[in-house]
Formats: sequence, C-alpha cells, structure tokens
Amino acid sequence: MKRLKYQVVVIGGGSGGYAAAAKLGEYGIKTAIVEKAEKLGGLCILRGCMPSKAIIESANRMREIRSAAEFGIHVSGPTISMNEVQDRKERLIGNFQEYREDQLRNGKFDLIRGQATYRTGTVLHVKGDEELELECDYSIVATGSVPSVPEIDGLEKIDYWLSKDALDTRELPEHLIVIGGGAIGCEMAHCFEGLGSKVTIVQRSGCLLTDFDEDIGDTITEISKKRGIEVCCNSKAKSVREENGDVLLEIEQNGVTKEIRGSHLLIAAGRKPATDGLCLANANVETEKSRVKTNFHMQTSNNRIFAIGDSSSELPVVHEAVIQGEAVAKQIAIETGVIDEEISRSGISDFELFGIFTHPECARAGMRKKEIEDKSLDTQTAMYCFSDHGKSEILNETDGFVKLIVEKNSGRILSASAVGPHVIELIHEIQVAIHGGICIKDFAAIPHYHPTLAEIWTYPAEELS
Ligand SMILES: Cc1cc2nc3c(=O)[nH]c(=O)nc-3n(C[C@H](O)[C@H](O)[C@H](O)COP(=O)(O)OP(=O)(O)OC[C@H]3O[C@@H](n4cnc5c(N)ncnc54)[C@H](O)[C@@H]3O)c2cc1C
Ligand SMILES: NC(=O)c1ccc[n+]([C@@H]2O[C@H](COP(=O)([O-])OP(=O)(O)OC[C@H]3O[C@@H](n4cnc5c(N)ncnc54)[C@H](O)[C@@H]3O)[C@@H](O)[C@H]2O)c1
Repeated sequence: MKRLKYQVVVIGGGSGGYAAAAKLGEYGIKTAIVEKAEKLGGLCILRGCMPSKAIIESANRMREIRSAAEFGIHVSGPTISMNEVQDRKERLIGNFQEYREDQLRNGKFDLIRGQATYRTGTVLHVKGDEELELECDYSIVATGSVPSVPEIDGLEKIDYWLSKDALDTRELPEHLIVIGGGAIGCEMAHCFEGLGSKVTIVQRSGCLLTDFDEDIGDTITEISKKRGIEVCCNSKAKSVREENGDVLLEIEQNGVTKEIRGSHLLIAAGRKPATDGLCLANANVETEKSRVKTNFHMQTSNNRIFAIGDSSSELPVVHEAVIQGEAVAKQIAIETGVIDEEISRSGISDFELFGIFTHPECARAGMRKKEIEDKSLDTQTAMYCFSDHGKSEILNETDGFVKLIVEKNSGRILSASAVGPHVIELIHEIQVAIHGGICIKDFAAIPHYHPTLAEIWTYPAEELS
C-alpha cells in the first residue's frame, strides 16, 4: 500500500477543513485534505446554508407579492413553479460548488479522495480509488455532522424527508409536518409557509428556537401562529403511519394524545457530529455522544489532533468552522516554528453570532444568558419594539423587537438579540460594537440615518446610557 508523509492531514473538505488547509498551505506547511464525498463542496454549499437561503428567498418574494395590496398594488393569483425555484437554486449552488471545487483542487495542499480512518494518532488509512496510508505529525478532524433521527414508532416504514430532501423538492407539499422547532425546523416551516404550503411544527420544548432567550423563542412562536403555521409545543411524536398517501402522526401534547394528518413529514430534530467510522479511539481521541471533546484551542485529548466545525463545535455554524480552522492552522504554524508568535486565541464564545432565516428573522450576538449568569455580571436590559418604529411601519414589517444587555457600571455591551425584519443584517452593527469594545454611551452617540431599520438600536442604547 502506498504510504505518503505530510506535516498535516485535514479530514473533511467542508467549510472548516478547507479554511484550515488553505491557511496551512499559505504558511508553506505540507498538507493534505482527505474528502470522501463524491461531490466536493461540503454541507454549507451543497445541502445547507446556500440551497436553503436560495429557496427561502423565493418564499420571501411570494410573501411580498401576497401582501402587495397593502402598498396599493393589486396582483392577481401569483403562482409558483417549484421546478423554476429548484432550477434557480441549482444554478446558484452549481456556481458556488464549482468555485469551491477549483479552490480544493488547485490549493497549496494535496486533495486526496477517499474515506479516512485513524490507525494510530499519526497514521491514517484512506479507502478511495486506491488504498493509501498517510503518516502525519498533526491532523485535524473536520468531518461535519449528520442528521439525528429520533425514535418514532413506524418511522422506518414511511417515506420521510430530511433537510436535504426538503431542499430538493420539486413538488410543493400540501401540508408539511415538521418534527423539531430548532434552526432547520423553523427555517423550513417559514419557507414552505411562504411558498404556499400548510405547515405544522411539532416541538418537544415549550417554545420554538430554544437556542435563543425565551422572549425571542416565545415571540417567534406567536408570529409563526399568526402566519397560519400550526405550532404544537410540549409535544412528543409517538408513532407515524401512512394512510391513503397521507402521513398520520400521533403526538402526545401536555399528556393528551392527538393525531395530525399531513402530506409530507420533515425530520429536523437536530444533527450529530459525523465521527462514526473514524476509529478515533485508535488515536486516543475522546468523544462525548459522538462529539469530539476539545479544549479552548480545539485540541483533542491527543494534543497533535485538533477538531473543528460541526464535528466538535457547540455552535455548528459556518463562520465558527472557518474561524476555528484558521485558528488551528495558525497554532500549528506557531508550534512548528513557521511563524514566531505567542499562542493566543481570543474568547470566540464571548462573541457568538447566530441567525435564523425565518420571516421575520431571529438573531443574537455576544454572550448567552447562561454565560452572563455564570459570570454573575450585574446587568441592565432595554428593548424596543418594531411596532413603534417608523421605518418598520413603512415596510409593513412591525412584528418583533430588539434587546440590548449591558454591564451596569462599565456600560460594556454584553449581548444583543432580536426578532424582526432583516435582524441578521442589523445584528452585525452590535457585533462590531462588541468586538470593538465600544461602550453603550459611545454607541448611543453614533449618528444613525433616518428613517432606517438600523436606527432602532439607538432607542435601547439611549435608555441604557
Ligand atoms: C439545512 C441547513 C441549513 C444551514 N444553514 C446555515 C446558515 O444559514 N448559516 C450557517 O452559518 N450555518 C448553517 N448551517 C450549518 C452549516 O452548514 C455547518 O455548520 C457547516 O457547513 C459545517 O462545516 P464543516 O466544515 O464543519 O462540515 P462539512 O461542511 O459538513 O464538511 C465535512 C466534510 O467531511 C467529509 N468527511 C466526513 N467524514 C469523512 C471521512 N472519514 N473521511 C473523509 N472525509 C470525510 C464530508 O464528506 C464533508 O464534505 C446549516 C445546516 C443545514 C443542514
Ligand atoms: N441559520 C443557521 O445558521 C442554521 C440554519 C439551519 C441549521 N443550522 C445548524 O444546523 C444544526 C441542526 O439544526 P436542527 O434544527 O436540526 O437542530 P436544533 O438542535 O437547532 O433543533 C432541533 C429541535 O428539535 C427538537 N426535537 C428534538 N427531538 C424531537 C422530537 N423527537 N420531537 C419533537 N421535537 C424534537 C429539539 O427540542 C430542538 O428544539 C443547528 O444546530 C444549526 O447550527 C443553522
């Protein structure tokens, strides 16, 4: 069997793996990426962020056309062609994928196609067109995640969708039942509601989007209901069966059993790190519920092996995977003496950024509520509703609010969260302020143009300064 030697082997050529290998290549460190998928590009481009946002954009346009009468424009019967929605999505994804494929094939690193498995901490076996053994000083696990499918009686006997199927459909479901009210569940529910489907969300918790503060979760739950989405919280899916082409889902809601009939079922009950089959134990790498355990420097229990992105991250989103990939590359460059710097890494968790592309959107930046509580910080909070905001009224987008939390004496901005129009764009203003260490008084003094959505931040900021 051919044996090749590298300084670093990166397992997985998605957003995180590519970012790490590209940086390692720039540093002149001999690196290989091993990628097992037939199609190059990773989750974000092929089955995640980009296809979902392309289709969500069609849903948003449909929603705008439906509400055109509010603006004095009368449109009769807009119709939707799912074939054309999909053709547009595939055109876009094709371009992104081609670009990434070129970056992977022509980067300053080797691309090896095949499935990697650890033999030891420094030897990997690759099963592809040819079998290889790779010897390496360091390796990076960047293998991403896979859907987690809950145990529901009868599920294995019916055709159900995972997010990739929902993103590829050329048929508009008449009634889509979504199990899970997290990131994927909410985005897909709002997307299909916008496109014209009836939608029901079955969510285990008391509100949707539990990764946000409760006030955001409660508000998006209310808005979803107002939009006509049926939301069943505190609900456990018990069994499912097919009848005359319909899906019949039995749920238990607050101790009461009820049945929901729909045309399609989407499982969006979370994702789990893709670490099965890597044989991490052979490399003395510890995992917890398939997540690779890492320290603050993304180092695993074997200090020559790192893990980044969805395989290890608490916040499985793209920018985290990229930041982590680049940070690990830099750390290896320092450890191998390629660059002469102290190893340091600012607390990425202090600057968390998360956005959900529902309609309206949800976003947060800065510390989570739990982190603020754990640090026993003395805080002050102020919020402002879009219903009292001129530009929102002009846009006819008055649902939701923005909220700022600051430290009492210093005025340090700790966190911002929002649900409302274009808040994923708007949250970046606070992200910049947090990163730049701008205190609330200085932030409130920054002129904002009128009338804009962005000026909504000035109201809670003034109250807190
Ligand atoms: C529907 C959906 C929508 C999303 N929307 C957003 C969004 O709007 N914004 C956002 O920030 N995030 C979003 N995400 C999350 C985002 O896509 C992921 O966090 C990100 O793509 C993870 O990147 P990664 O590099 O960790 O993993 P991936 O991109 O999954 O890459 C892992 C790669 O490793 C390869 N691999 C796995 N095992 C092996 C092995 N043993 N040998 C060789 N290769 C292997 C896989 O084939 C894969 O190509 C979304 C996710 C989904 C599912
Ligand atoms: N805009 C974005 O950044 C974006 C968009 C989509 C996905 N993602 C990423 O993808 C990951 C996976 O998304 P997801 O929505 O699958 O997971 P999630 O963890 O965000 O949400 C899953 C939800 O399903 C619920 N659930 C689990 N089992 C259930 C059951 N049996 N019955 C009813 N409800 C159940 C959970 O309570 C949870 O609220 C997210 O962590 C996120 O980081 C990000």
